[in-house]
Amino acid sequence: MMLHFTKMHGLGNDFMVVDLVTQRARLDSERIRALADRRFGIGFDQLLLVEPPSRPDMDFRYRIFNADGSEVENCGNGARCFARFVLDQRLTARREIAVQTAGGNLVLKVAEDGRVRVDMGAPRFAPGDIPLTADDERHAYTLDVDGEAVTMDALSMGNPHAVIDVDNVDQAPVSTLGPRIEAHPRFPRRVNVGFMEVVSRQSVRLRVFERGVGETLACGTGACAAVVSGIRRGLLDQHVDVTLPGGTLSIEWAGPGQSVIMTGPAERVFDGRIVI
Ligand SMILES: N[C@@H](CCC[C@H](N)C(=O)O)C(=O)O
Repeated sequence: MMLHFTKMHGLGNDFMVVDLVTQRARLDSERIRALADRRFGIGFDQLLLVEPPSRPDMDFRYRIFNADGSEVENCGNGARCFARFVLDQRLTARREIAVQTAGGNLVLKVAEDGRVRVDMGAPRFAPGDIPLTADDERHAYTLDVDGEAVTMDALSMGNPHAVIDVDNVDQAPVSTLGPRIEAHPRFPRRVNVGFMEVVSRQSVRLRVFERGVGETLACGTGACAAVVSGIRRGLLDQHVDVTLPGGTLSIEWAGPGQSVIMTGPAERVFDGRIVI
């Protein structure tokens, strides 16, 4: 069968977006891995599926799969692309869109200039919610990584994140430490690993080794997690610009129990169709 799709990106974190409101398809993890391949397939960091909601008070259901075929709970850059996609495809005329994800419900607002503002929900810190194996909740955990003691914060933005402070993000050990922490046994569902350089109280630089993908040019939930970690440790103010290799996101957080607000761009690259 022929499947229509759209290639999109948010700051270079790229997506294959498929409308399953007007089309039908079953994509298993083997098929997703093949489609994600940058040489033999279409190539993407995540696959986003747009589906009808299962609740009358929601506009859509939005499912997210990493390039390794694993289904995940949340994707910040994907949420912005999702919002642009459903408007561009005329699947809705609303500029404020309520969506169900595996990590909870989100509200997305598309501004006149095309930027998208997303209420990402409140971060969670309890080790069991991340999930992280730890006796109690802390701002700093020490992880034994092959005999090396690594200090990190950890929290959930619907999906799991570790945040490590570095002096210079350009020299951060993203490709060496990232995969070892991603698969560390203390994170039973694996983890996204962010390396954060604090530039000022309103500005950080960040690189993220994403679970199920590797280092990406940007990670929206990773940006939220880094800012939340910096704010709760007293390092950052309430509004922070996060500069990632692919560009800059604006993140706001008013403190525990409050939603994190992420604002940034979402770009359409091309439309295509593929026989599956
Ligand atoms: N790129 C995303 C995060 C995608 C999911 C992540 N790799 C995970 O496994 O949790 C973002 O922009 O947030």
